[in-house]
Amino acid sequence: MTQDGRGRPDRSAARGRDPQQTTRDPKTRDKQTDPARSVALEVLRAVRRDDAYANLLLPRLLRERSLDRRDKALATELTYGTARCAGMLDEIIASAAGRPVAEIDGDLLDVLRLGSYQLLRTRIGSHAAVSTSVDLVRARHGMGQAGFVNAVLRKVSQRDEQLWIDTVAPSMADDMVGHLAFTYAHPRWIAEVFLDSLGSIGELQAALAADDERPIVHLVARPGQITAEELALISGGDEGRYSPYCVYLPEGDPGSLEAVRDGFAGVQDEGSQLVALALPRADVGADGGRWLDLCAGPGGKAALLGSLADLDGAHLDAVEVSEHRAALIEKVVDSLPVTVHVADGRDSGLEPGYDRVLVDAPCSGLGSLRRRPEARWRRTPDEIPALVELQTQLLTEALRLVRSGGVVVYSTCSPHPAETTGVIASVLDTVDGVEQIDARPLVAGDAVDPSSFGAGPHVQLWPHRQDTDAMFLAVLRKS
Ligand SMILES: C[S@@+](CC[C@H](N)C(=O)[O-])C[C@H]1O[C@@H](n2cnc3c(N)ncnc32)[C@H](O)[C@@H]1O
Repeated sequence: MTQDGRGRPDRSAARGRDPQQTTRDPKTRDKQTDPARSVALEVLRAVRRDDAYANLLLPRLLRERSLDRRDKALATELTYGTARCAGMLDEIIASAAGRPVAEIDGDLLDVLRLGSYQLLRTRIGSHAAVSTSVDLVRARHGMGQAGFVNAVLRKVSQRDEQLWIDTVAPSMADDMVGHLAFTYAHPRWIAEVFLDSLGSIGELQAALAADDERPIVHLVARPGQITAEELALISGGDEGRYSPYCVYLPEGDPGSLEAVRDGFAGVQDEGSQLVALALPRADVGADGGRWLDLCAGPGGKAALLGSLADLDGAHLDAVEVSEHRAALIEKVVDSLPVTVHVADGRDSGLEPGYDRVLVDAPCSGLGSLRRRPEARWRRTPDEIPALVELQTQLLTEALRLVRSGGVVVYSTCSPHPAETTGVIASVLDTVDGVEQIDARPLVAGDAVDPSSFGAGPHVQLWPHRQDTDAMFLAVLRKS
């Protein structure tokens, strides 16, 4: 995506169809609601009311409704864009409405968010953004509520995004982190976590800006089934920079690709591929072929590792505590040398002696906020201590299960220092006979210079550096 004059993303892709330009019969106009906006509103409502996941619900609705290609694109941009910056929009809406959003009816707030997003972050004309929002309310809630939405959105439309930032956000001089968090639509505590991990305000700005964008889809070409070159040709994508199995898919629905439907390829962020690849790349001496994925659901890394195990004559045990997620693993490892176990990884009952163990730990997910539009507004800092305790227990158990000379790869899709370097430091402190080895060459492979991944020994990926999710990985060897 290109950048506007202030270095923020130009969401021209969201320009979509301007309903003012369509030729609708004025007599039926009130009764019609725009299909793209109706779907977007339905998803936003389910996200707020039922804790739905936008990236699961929207594709389902798009499949069910017969929207044309342009409406699908518009619904997608409006849904994900609005969900991503909902907290920031709320502060602007509260200012325009002259009351906290908690005092606004939730159904109206959804429409106000959708309308404000169009006004502030797309090039949809103000008249269209306001009138389609009013239509959505009038159809369901009557004239009075429509009048309220009309008045608030007209106020929102009186300033552009930058002017609202100047009005509502803390100033850069008083509170740099608060200012950047608002500007790039992140809760302040998450901006603070990123700053703790990155160490500089300049990089924080770049990280938040990259995280405020919709990422392109990354595909994984399953080894032994299709090559990245073939997958790139079939899909019209480009081969990845770091993973030999990655293909970037700038546009199009991955679900429509035959290779994905047949299981030769899957959707997987390149950062996740690199984590999985570090496991077989680590030196363990003679590999007895016993590999373990201790937190395997829904199976993205298990599928990649299973394909590699198949080529290497190895076998993967995949442990997952949730039955539902274990069933998802079964689907993607079909016909691979993988055994799925529904068990708590802290007490799986599996025999020790593994050559390689992956602990892709349950975590806050702060590193994949780009791909989960509403997640940043749902997470809270008080979830972190319990996660850290679980992560520490799982890693300690992995070190019990690995054989002498074997390796454990610990990873999170979070850059939170407590969940990453904090867990590693505490385990190195409490478990004897463990050394941390340099993860950088294991991630770099032959593709790039390992020193491009920082000072080591762990690797912290970032959207603004590698254009991957912010995955963390550390590699431990048992002596
Ligand atoms: C970050 S996800 C793993 C993602 C997976 N490796 C992939 O690539 O698809 C963490 C998984 O650990 C599971 N989990 C949580 N607590 C667990 C436990 N005590 N033992 C085993 N798995 C657990 C969660 O249900 C979740 O599926």
